[in-house]
Amino acid sequence: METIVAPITPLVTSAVIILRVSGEKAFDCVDNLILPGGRHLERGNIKFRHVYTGSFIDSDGSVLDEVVFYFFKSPASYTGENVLEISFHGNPQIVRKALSVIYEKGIRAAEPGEFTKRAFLNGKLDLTQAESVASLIESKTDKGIYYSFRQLKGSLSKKVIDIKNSLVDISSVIEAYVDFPEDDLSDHDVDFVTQKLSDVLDDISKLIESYKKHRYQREGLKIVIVGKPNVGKSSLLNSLLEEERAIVSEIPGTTRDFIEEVISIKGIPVRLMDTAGLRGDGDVIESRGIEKARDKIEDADIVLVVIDLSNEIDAEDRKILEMTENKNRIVLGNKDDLANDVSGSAKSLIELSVSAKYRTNFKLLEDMIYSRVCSDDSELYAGEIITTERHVALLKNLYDILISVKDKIISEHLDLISIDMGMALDIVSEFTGEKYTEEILDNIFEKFCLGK
Ligand SMILES: Nc1nc2c(c(=O)[nH]1)N(C=O)[C@@H](CNc1ccc(C(=O)N[C@@H](CCC(=O)O)C(=O)O)cc1)CN2
Ligand SMILES: Nc1nc2c(ncn2[C@@H]2O[C@H](COP(=O)(O)OP(=O)(O)OP(=O)(O)O)[C@@H](O)[C@H]2O)c(=O)[nH]1
Ligand SMILES: [Mg+2]
Repeated sequence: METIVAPITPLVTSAVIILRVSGEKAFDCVDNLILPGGRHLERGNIKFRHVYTGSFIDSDGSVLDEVVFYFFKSPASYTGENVLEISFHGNPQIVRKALSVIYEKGIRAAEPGEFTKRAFLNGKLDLTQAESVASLIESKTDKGIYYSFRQLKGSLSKKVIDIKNSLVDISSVIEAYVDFPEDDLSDHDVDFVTQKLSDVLDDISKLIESYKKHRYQREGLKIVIVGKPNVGKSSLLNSLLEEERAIVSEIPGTTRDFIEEVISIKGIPVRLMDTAGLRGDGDVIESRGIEKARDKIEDADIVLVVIDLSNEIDAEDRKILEMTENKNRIVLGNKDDLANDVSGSAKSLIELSVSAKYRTNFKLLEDMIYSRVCSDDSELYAGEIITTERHVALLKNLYDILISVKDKIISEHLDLISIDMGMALDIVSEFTGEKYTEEILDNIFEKFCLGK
């Protein structure tokens, strides 16, 4: 395999920029690395995992930079190959020159994800572990980081291997009969296979479910604020944002369009959207606004329905409550500081009273939002979670095949079951990367950043 090089830090003005060289020719770079006092480091004398300081020499023999560098010897490195990392002063121009010196040695620029791809190809990481490296970097929440890190340590691979072992157990029972087509499955074997299948199907559906449940950790939450004009939607956005972002006024109809800002609620990134006040009077322009708002409501993870406590709940409020009935919503009574005694039936609809103006009960509001998406978290926390589209697709595929196996057990189509089980085992191998195609690898690693 060719030797590759890339910055493993951003190539921008910064404190330091680090280059990583991986492959057989990595140590050829010692020619350009001079130790303090002008001593040359001999290839044969390299101390691995030892931090050196010295100078990086340009092609014309002049000193390009003072650097820190260290070597890893194959296979004890990130990629499993010989690796050299050189840490430069953080001037991109210096590092670009250094790169061109390194290219002259027949070392080429790495593609995005190529180091981790090599770690996979060299058996340092399986495919789920390699994929977790990308999710670890991209995770936006503490829990996201926790799960990605667990996956990097092989937790998901272990789970998949458990599933594989169950499938192998099922297969061996089936295969024993396939050679004797005149025999029927014994009751005992039918029970065994059916039970095992149910257990595996249960595990798989939990994994698929975990992908949906934890979507907010990967992508953040979408929250949309709706309500009649003038109830304090924009004030609520501003107060949650702790910034005067949206224009607030006592004139109903102040907000004319959608305003979106990102906030953090207990470590979860939230895309919070303010909308124009919804009016139910059938006006053409307003009803177009309602159509648009309906889309936003449909798209949201949580809808905050704002009701003005300084006024009685009216037909317009009720219409908005109706529109959001089937959504994961929180009905907020705003302007608690001006609250009249709201009549009984209306009061029962309101889940939390706040004052956007004085930020009262905001802590409770954040808790309520959080618990709407994290309610059954404790149960999942112990299990594995799925974080990539690829894994969900494989699991759904696996699920469908195993369901059809279950049906075929009843009708005893053993030869067909045997084919299905072969397919099921192939899917499992794709998971960990025991079986892979260039296309699968390209799909995974092209999404990585350069240097990873
Ligand atoms: N400078 C630097 N920092 C980094 C990385 C890196 O490659 N370079 N990493 C990369 O993204 C992460 C650390 N991951 C690493 C994983 C394995 C090995 C490694 O050398 N593994 C060998 C030896 C294990 C041992 O004996 O300690 C191995 O697995 O055989 C190095 C880094 C985060 N920080
Ligand atoms: N006393 C009090 N006034 C509030 C509170 N929240 C908002 N207001 C006032 O209510 C008026 C309307 O607030 P906005 O935030 O502009 O209301 P809105 O729902 O965005 O209105 P539109 O954009 O017109 O739909 C402003 O005068 C705010 O100062 C509150 O909690 N208490
Ligand atoms: Mg507004």
